[in-house]
Amino acid sequence: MADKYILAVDQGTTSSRAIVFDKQGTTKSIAQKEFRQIYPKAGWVEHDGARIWSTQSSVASEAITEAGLHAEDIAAIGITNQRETTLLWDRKTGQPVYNAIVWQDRRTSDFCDELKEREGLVENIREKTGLIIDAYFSATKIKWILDNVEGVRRRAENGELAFGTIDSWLIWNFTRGETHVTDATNASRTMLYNIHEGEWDREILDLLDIPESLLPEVKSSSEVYGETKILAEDIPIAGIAGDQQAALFGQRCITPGMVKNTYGTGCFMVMNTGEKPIVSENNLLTTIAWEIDDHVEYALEGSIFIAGAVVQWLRDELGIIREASEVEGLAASVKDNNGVYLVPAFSGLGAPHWNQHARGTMVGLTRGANAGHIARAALESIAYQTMDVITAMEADSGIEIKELRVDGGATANDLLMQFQSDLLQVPVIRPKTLETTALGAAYLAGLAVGYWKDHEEINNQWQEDKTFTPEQSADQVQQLRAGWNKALDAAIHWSEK
Ligand SMILES: Nc1ncnc2c1ncn2[C@@H]1O[C@H](COP(=O)(O)OP(=O)(O)O)[C@@H](O)[C@H]1O
Ligand SMILES: O=P(O)(O)OC[C@H](O)CO
Repeated sequence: MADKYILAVDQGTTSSRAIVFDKQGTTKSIAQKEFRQIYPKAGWVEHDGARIWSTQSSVASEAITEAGLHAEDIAAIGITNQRETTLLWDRKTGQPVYNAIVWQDRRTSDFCDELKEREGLVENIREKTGLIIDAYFSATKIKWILDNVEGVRRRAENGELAFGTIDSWLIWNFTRGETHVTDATNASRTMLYNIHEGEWDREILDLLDIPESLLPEVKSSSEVYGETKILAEDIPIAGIAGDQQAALFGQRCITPGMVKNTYGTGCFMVMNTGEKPIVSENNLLTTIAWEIDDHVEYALEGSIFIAGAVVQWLRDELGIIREASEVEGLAASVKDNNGVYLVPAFSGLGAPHWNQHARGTMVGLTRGANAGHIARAALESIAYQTMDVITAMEADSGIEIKELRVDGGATANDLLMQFQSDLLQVPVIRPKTLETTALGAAYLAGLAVGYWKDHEEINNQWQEDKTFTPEQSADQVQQLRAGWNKALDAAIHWSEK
């Protein structure tokens, strides 16, 4: 099998990507296609399910061709995906009954607020699923489709329809409708899955009036689920994980206490907590890191909604940079933030605050504040939000974080990485391979088919590119933190009546 390769399929929020890896975990080729974001109303975000599949299957072929390979050279496929995004389709025709409702979509927020009012429900849901009741997760999105799209509830009750997160949808299509599965990591993001029992939760399904017949079978994250009927006959599909869990695996954070933070549109920080699901007292999520060989490992997660997106805002709305990469130069044109703080609570605040009403705030402006200070404040806001999540993680886990492994588009920014290390007072380590999400999915698939022997073989493949170590003192950081906390208060209190 040494001359074969692993194909990772990485279905993200804004694009479908496919990457071919060799035995050393080196990237042989990458293909990527963006697709349309659909915003039918304020706060609603949808994707066209057919388009997700067509872009994903075409980049899969492209990546293989670009690597100079044939489909027969692929030993296995690993799938990783944007999580929570919800699709229902007809089991006979394979046609979606409605667009996919994307994880960012807030249409069920009011309903979630009503659920939160019910006696004991917040605790009950947290206890079983590890999650906070929120529109972010799949459960209320499924219910919305059942309740609002004509005829769908009847068809669902007749067993004609299937629900899936995007991993399920891709496998369904790769196997031409033969396989309806998901893995434990994706199931753990639906708010319907009991993460301790390892099964769909009857009581929550009843509460939300969701027929069980819709649901996929939940499998481990590393096993052969089926074989392709597309691309080529019979390539085993052998790994599935939600993208943040795949990144944790790709970053080799496989022992308790190891943490990775992915700096993309948002930031997703995940800490491996081993066999122990830690129930958060600080508004973090308890989630499944992976299930391998019937062995479940858990993680704590803090999701930050706006991270790299604040840089897009500087570019698209303020027009003070033309490209995201220019933000570093602009921020470096000033020596510090000059007292300016920006809290990018554009769509409320995620972890650890979970305040859907907070709004973006810029404070500390003086006559001398310029575009450089705003750029710096924007970058620093990413690091401050990360710091808040880490503080919550340390409190919940009782583990002091010793280093942070990072990946994602915004880690290209050295100034941001340095400031992050200053704030946390620990080393921030950027690996050579930044494609850690896809690599994690490739590892899960490769391990299942014996392409890689064991963890040890792949652990050795992780290599550091650069380590950022603290340059500011703890005292200096303390002052900065105090400023951030005041700015945060302003963002939270701004929307209060
Ligand atoms: N040099 C940079 N400095 C800061 N942010 C950046 C830089 N380059 C890209 N970004 C941000 O990173 C994000 C893209 O990263 P990526 O990992 O591709 O995100 P996603 O997977 O969420 O689409 C964008 O929000 C962009 O603004
Ligand atoms: O596709 P991404 O990288 O924006 O990730 C989305 C997350 O999985 C949402 O929970």
